[in-house]
Amino acid sequence: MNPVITCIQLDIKYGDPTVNYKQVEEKITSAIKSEKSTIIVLPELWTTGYDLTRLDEIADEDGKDTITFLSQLAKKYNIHIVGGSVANKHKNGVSNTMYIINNKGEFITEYSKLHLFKLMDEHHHLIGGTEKGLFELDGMKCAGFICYDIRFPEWIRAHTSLGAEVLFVVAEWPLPRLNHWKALLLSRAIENQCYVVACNRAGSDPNNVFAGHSMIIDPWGTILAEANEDPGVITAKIDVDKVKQVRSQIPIFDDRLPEYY
Ligand SMILES: NC(=O)CCC(=O)C(=O)O
Repeated sequence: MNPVITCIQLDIKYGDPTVNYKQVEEKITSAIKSEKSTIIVLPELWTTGYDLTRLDEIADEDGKDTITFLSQLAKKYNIHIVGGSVANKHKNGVSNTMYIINNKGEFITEYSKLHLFKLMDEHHHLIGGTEKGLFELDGMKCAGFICYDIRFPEWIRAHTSLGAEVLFVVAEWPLPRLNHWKALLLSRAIENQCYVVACNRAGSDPNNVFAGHSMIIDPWGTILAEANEDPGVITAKIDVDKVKQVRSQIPIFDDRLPEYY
């Protein structure tokens, strides 16, 4: 069955997990009815936004509340959830962590943002991850990335050279760099001949106006769905066989010459 993927482009309430849990539950419930989604994707730091100076108070202890919350929704609606990311407080500090939950409500894996974004002060408040973000959903080889990560093509290639076919990107990407967002996502899809599912946030916080423009792009670089700057959802049905087709039409993975790079 071809997955139907919905990105929820949320206007995150700054520093207020209670409000954000409530609005995510409402948005998922309504997307299930209107979009018939099988996979839901949320944006970056959706419980707190970039309220980094209050993380001690509002970060989620080992992601426990987030995992419980997403598991219940995943099971109730029989959906996989690529759970954006949340501020995850653990014994070594706070990470910007994505949780993947399957449609039985089971925790699959987590990925913590590798590249911290200094322009938004992440390096003062967060610690970077160390592990790759590979996982499988319904037999599809997937990988998770968080916002600034998309500026590092070598990090993305480290996943696609291990077989990733669908890249999930979750973000809080500001409006002044909207042209970078679109060009980088299209480039990552075309150069890796894979699906890119990118969920950004909408709205603003005390320091930034965000770009929206969540996008779902196929392995040929065709945009299947794109949001505008407002809160909302986008949905597309994907066919993972298209990855193999494009990779056999222009076989860049066979033609690479890493000994020269
Ligand atoms: N939240 C982020 O990582 C933002 C990255 C960003 O804005 C960029 O230009 O890169």
